[in-house]
Amino acid sequence: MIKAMAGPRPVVLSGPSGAGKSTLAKKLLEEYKGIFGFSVSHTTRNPRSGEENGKDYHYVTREVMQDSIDKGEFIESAVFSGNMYGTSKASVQAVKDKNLICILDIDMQGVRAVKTTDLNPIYVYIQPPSLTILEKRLRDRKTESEESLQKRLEAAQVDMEICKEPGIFDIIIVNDDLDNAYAKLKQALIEEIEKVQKINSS
Ligand SMILES: Nc1nc2c(ncn2[C@@H]2O[C@H](COP(=O)(O)OP(=O)(O)O)[C@@H](O)[C@H]2O)c(=O)[nH]1
Ligand SMILES: Nc1ncnc2c1ncn2[C@@H]1O[C@H](COP(=O)(O)OP(=O)(O)O)[C@@H](O)[C@H]1O
Repeated sequence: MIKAMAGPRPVVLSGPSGAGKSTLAKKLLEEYKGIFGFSVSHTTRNPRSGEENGKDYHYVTREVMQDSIDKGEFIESAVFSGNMYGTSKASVQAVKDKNLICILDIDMQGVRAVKTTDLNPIYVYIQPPSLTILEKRLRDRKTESEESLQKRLEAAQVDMEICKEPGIFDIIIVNDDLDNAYAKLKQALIEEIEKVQKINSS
């Protein structure tokens, strides 16, 4: 019996808001064009300046999002800091169709939900050096209101405890120096990267 060839394993990036997940994901997508693809989530939060609909997120209303969830169009969805977020089946499929390594930037609820699926990703936790540094980075990013910032810091404290549970994450990367953290991330994904590079060159 001929088995369909399994595509590359996806990569889940999780960790507190402000830990550096999007920064690291962007570096991978930039350095490895044609190797990685981003799973564009849906969200009900407002776009930040510089964010693009369909690229960073699909920005939708609660009604539209709930309707899609009810129709079974999502792999997982969660409420984070008062907004809905979710990974649609179509978003992951679009990346898989191109034989790219799918990057999912999702919160801890998403991680738990993905664990019940057959996605079989590599689970990476991005850890800030400390809560104090996380707060500074979030403030310097200038994207959050004080209320939103406080909610994110509260969620961060919970996350940073949960991530210690054995078996949830394959690797925990402390994002102190960015270049260092990025090197560790690449190292963790090298097998999958080389798999795709081989397929592409054959
Ligand atoms: N479960 C789940 N979480 C998501 C999804 N998309 C984004 N998130 C998470 O939602 C949280 C907030 O994301 P965002 O509003 O972009 O803020 P940021 O992480 O501070 O840039 C982060 O922890 C993301 O990882 C998704 O599709 N599903
Ligand atoms: N290693 C680092 N050192 C200093 N600042 C960083 C580092 N990594 C990320 N940042 C900055 O911290 C902020 C949060 O990073 P971001 O990638 O938006 O986090 P996340 O996607 O996890 O919420 C951004 O302004 C980013 O430029």
